[in-house]
Amino acid sequence: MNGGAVDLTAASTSEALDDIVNVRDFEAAARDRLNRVHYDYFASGAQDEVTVAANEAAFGRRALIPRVLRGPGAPALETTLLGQPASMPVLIAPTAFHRLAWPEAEVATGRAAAAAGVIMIAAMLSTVTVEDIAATGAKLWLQLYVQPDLAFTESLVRRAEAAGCGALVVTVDSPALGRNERGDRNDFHDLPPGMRCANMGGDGHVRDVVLSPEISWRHLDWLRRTTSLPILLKGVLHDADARLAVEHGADGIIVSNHGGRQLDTTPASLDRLPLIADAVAGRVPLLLDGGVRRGTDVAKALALGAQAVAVGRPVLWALAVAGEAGVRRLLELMRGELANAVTLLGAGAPADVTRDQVVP
Ligand SMILES: Cc1cc2nc3c(=O)[nH]c(=O)nc-3n(C[C@H](O)[C@H](O)[C@H](O)COP(=O)(O)O)c2cc1C
Ligand SMILES: CCCCCCC(=O)C(=O)O
Repeated sequence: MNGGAVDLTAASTSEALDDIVNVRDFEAAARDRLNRVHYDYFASGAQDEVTVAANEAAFGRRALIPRVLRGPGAPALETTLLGQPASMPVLIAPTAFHRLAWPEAEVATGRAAAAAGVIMIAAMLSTVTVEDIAATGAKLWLQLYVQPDLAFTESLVRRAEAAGCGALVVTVDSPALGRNERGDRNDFHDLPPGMRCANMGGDGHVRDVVLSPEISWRHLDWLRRTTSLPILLKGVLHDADARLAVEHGADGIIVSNHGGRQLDTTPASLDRLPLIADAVAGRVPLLLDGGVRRGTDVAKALALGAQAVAVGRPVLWALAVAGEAGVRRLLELMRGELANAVTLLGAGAPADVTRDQVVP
């Protein structure tokens, strides 16, 4: 196992933010500030990282066509997802181990989400308990890897309910862990001393988490009977699975390939979105993650059938650069970019951008 503390001595956090105007700047600054092993954990994907590259490239391969002279006025970015209001259709994707990026970890992320009015999907493998993240006042959903020990899984569900989480996000693309070769080279397979998977009980070792190939639709049926919280399935790429998700009572679907960290050479999430949107036909909300770096990316995803997107690595870069202030700045940059894109597209709201405005 490798690891060390985040280097906070290079510059004050406000100085660190001075030169940052987009997500790329955050990534470059985070790369400078993070321990290299931890940077690799955040940045890496499975094997040849073909899917990591594909996710961003898919946005680059699509062009936007503006409509003109519609006079829609200033764009309204607010949205409602599963009955819950959010200030924009951009969520924080669940990512594990925020303490590797910043000492206040998921509490800093939660405070930034609360300030920005965006929904944060906390990872089951957070380094702060779901109760402590909820105490930040963030609009919170909890991501779950269903553990074969259903009594344990149910206890987490009850904790999420008691903490006021608005939904459960069940990750379904992980019947095993993807083969991460940067992690193998760095011998990074558990958290450094002093950090733990805070929701997991015991010592909170990563090795005690089970990613089970036996998890099936029966487990979703069980979860559906166990809680009245909305349930989203995260990691759906096949249109047949999207239909099954709806039949089994899922309240939402996140089209995702886990940021290219599970099965390498899957298509970009964006490339699967139109097919899945057609299969679901508006019966449940669709979200998308993977490679969203710009306001124009958000606009493309919404035009192709998503109600909202989630961002993973950009939040980790911003957290590593300046903690809560960094994530606040990131969310404000994305909000500004989205507002600008929607206006230039001739729309009054992100949802008003239409499919014909996105072309190869
Ligand atoms: C460092 C890291 C840790 C992640 N941890 C989780 C996790 O614990 N649970 C999960 O469902 N997805 C996890 N993901 C996947 C994200 O939720 C999301 O699908 C992905 O990051 C989106 O792609 P992007 O990073 O290009 O925005 C993780 C991603 C990264 C980069
Ligand atoms: C054995 C569980 C490790 C999961 C790590 C968290 C995750 O999903 C990731 O992409 O990293």
